[in-house]
Amino acid sequence: MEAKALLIFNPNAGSEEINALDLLSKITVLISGTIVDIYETTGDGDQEAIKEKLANTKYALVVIAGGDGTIKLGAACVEDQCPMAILPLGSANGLANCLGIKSLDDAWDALKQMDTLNMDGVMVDDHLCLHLADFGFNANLIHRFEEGDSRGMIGYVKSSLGEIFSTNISQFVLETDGEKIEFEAHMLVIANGDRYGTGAVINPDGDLSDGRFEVIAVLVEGVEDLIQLSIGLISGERKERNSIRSWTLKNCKIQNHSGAKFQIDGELMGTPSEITVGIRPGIFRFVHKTPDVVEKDDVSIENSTS
Ligand SMILES: Nc1ncnc2c1ncn2[C@@H]1O[C@H](COP(=O)(O)OP(=O)(O)OP(=O)(O)O)[C@@H](O)[C@H]1O
Repeated sequence: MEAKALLIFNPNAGSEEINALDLLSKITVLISGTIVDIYETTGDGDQEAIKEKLANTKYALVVIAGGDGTIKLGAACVEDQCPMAILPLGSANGLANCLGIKSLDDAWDALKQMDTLNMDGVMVDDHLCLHLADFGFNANLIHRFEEGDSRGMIGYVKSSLGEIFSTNISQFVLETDGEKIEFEAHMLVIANGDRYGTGAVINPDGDLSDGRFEVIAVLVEGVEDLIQLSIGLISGERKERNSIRSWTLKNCKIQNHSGAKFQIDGELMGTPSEITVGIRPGIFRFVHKTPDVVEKDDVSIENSTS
């Protein structure tokens, strides 16, 4: 019997004109012997509709074509460790980047390779975080970005220059294993993945499948800190400095004493005064692109490994 795959397609993601039927034919060519159903999102009632589709049909693979919001929608619907593959169509594509998928070509390579990763989910109170959440600088940036009319990377970079000079220092308390650590930071990041969708590596120790997350506090006190931070974000290498502190944890509480803005995976969450963070190890199975891609001619969904 032929295996079935579901393609979840967000026609509104990103700015490029991409057609669901073109994606479908490419998937069918890459994964032999597969019937692909399409679900096109509308922005209204998608979660219920996708859950119903998944309950009625046994899919061997769910391919999610969109930005971080669409990936999160798909991940919230898929159960039973059904593998998910990302076609990055969004403006930033944070989780795809963490999975080694920086472009649509990478996504096709990953689908050919069909290697899967048992990925952790980070729970922030009742909210799922797939790759990064943060207080302060980046959340402000997203806020500014949503208020403006610019989309895409150029708008993001333009906004970030202004934001660097206007983010206030906030007071935080990190509580873990009975220890309370008080500190000041421009940005406090909760990281499952290692990088933002822009490619900036905020968490060089990040491993999506290690059963842990990192908390990273960034305090930029002068030009030298800013230069070193920028070099680290670009190169992915970090020298020990007072401006960046990092903890690898399984759970913690964070108090946000200055009312810094908070975001999870690009979605603004207001200014919570306290959050509780925990990890759910290996709850998702995502197709990723490993550096040593081995070309395979004829791949079927059953070839996938974890
Ligand atoms: N058919 C549609 N028309 C309008 N909006 C839609 C439609 N389908 C989904 N959406 C909206 O798209 C948003 C999710 O977009 P997504 O995050 O995937 O892409 P993006 O914003 O381009 O990418 P990124 O998060 O990488 O910036 C949700 O707010 C959802 O409501």
